[in-house]
Amino acid sequence: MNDIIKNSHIRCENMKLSKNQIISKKIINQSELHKKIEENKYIIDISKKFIDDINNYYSDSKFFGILTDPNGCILMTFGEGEIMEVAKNMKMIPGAYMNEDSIGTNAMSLVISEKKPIQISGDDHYILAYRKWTCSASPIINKSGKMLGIIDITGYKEFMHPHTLGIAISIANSITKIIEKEEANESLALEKKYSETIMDFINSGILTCDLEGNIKSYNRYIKEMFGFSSKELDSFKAWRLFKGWNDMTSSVYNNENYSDKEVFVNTKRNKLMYSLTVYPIYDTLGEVKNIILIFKDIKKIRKLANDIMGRHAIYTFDKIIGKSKKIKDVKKMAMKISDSKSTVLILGESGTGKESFAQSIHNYGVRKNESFVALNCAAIPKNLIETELFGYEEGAFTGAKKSGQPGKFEIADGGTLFLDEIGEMPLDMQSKLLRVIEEGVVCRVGGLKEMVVDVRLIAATNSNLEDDVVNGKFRKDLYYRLNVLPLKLPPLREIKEDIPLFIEHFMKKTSKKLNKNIVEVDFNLMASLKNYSWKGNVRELENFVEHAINAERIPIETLKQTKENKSLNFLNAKLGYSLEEIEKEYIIKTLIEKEYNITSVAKILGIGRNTLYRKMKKYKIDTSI
Ligand SMILES: Nc1ncnc2c1ncn2[C@@H]1O[C@H](COP(=O)(O)OP(=O)(O)OP(=O)(O)O)[C@@H](O)[C@H]1O
Repeated sequence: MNDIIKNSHIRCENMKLSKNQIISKKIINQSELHKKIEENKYIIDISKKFIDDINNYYSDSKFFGILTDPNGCILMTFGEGEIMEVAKNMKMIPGAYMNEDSIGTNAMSLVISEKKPIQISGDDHYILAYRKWTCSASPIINKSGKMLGIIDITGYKEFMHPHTLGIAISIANSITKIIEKEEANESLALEKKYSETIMDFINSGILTCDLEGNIKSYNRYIKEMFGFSSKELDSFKAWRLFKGWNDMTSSVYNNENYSDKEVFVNTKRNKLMYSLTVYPIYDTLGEVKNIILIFKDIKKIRKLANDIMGRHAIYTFDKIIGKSKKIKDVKKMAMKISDSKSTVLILGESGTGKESFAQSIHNYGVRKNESFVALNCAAIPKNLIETELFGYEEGAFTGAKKSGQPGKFEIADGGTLFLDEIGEMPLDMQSKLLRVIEEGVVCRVGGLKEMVVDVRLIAATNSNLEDDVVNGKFRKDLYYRLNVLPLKLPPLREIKEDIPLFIEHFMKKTSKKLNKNIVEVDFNLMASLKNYSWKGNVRELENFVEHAINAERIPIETLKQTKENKSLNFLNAKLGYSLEEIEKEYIIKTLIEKEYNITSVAKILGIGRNTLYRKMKKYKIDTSI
């Protein structure tokens, strides 16, 4: 008898355990057993798989098997014939504890104390009833060293053989391996679930497939984007989903970067443009095994680009000043039509707030979270208007960008396009614009594909379009199309009562901006300001206030003096010049002096930027110098 067994016997004696005991001192009732079996279901199920493997060993009734929990509680017995009856009579049944305290020294109790495989026979057992047995038991231990249970093989001592312990060990090890494998599978499944969840929350369509186009997986966004059900997608090849599969795969084969390419995707309902980026996944031999396709919504990308680079719609109706009936009426009307799909035409002199109203309309309507794109038709050369509006396809003309370029209509898709100085649009462009308004599709210059766009158009002008129609400068049909919802902004001279309000507002705004004091305006001064003819309307008044704040006083006399000085200068000019020539020269002189800074030149000249652009255009002053 070795020391391990001897020590166990001593412990049993110290506990005053009777050697005549036959059954375990601790047998739990049915409901407790039920709970225990539930708790250990996992290991019981795995162990059952091995019972068949050792079938030959116990089928001759010389041996039976036991699975216990880590505390020695029998969870399951397995075996056949007479020996099982004997075991049952000795209450070696599920629910009975085989630990030292309950039944004295046995292989299972020693596995609990020694945490290693043990074989004992005959007299090694403490209680006399067990001395007819030979028991071989092995712990089931997981990767992190935790004991999950014990496998025991018990038989009559005459048949004791070292191999029996080997069998118990190999069953325990196999169970451990299966547990490890299942744990690994479980953590893989968990990781898969994690990545699927993350993928589903990403606002881009992600699809994986092989180079034959067999789809392996896709996220929720792909389904939404393409409008197909899982069943439909599962039956498709990836190449059916977008145009340009061959180009894409050849880039992948040639190890070329394929990112942010614009592709037409075939959704269930129509063709839409998306941005596609492809990442290859290599196998261990370095061959491309699968590819990940990431589709991004171009509208969103463009909106982001426009938000960063373009003009923002910052104005809202609450920032539109004016309590006069005219302003109130036009504001009310503008609010009313902000959700309408029809085109708005804003009419008004320079500086009356046409763009401020256009932005407010955008921000008041359902499109407020989409792009607001502005294009000043007077500010760009005629030959560029088309590409600015409709974009161009790769190779459309010499100097065209390789990837092509989207036009304002595409950029504004879902949002609002503000066409300022619409009266300056060339006639041929007017017909193209009319077509887009009527059909809702655009085609890039040099391209064949028509794209559906959903753009709310707001046009503005300070010229008299009706006259332009009569003079053949503006298409009648386009005029009627644009004039569905006209908004007429009053010039400042018609809303004189609002002048004190404007002055107060701009004083506050500018003093804050320049970190300077507000300049007080007394009653007489206010009367003069109200009666002054503000040719540049609100903009001129705003600039005037800025001037006052900088000068720390109202430069009312300057207004008059400047006029005189100006006339004096012009009077001193050499005779023989027409007024237009003088105007042209003066604009050029100011442009040169202000290094072509349009904003400051317009400010000096007391006109709006658009008016300046128009005059520059009229006098053919080239801004590219
Ligand atoms: N009702 C208003 N309330 C507050 N600010 C206004 C109002 N009207 C115009 N403004 C201000 O006047 C300036 C000119 O306005 P905006 O650019 O909208 O005019 P516009 O009619 O589009 O001018 P242009 O025809 O020269 O392009 C802006 O700084 C704007 O903030």
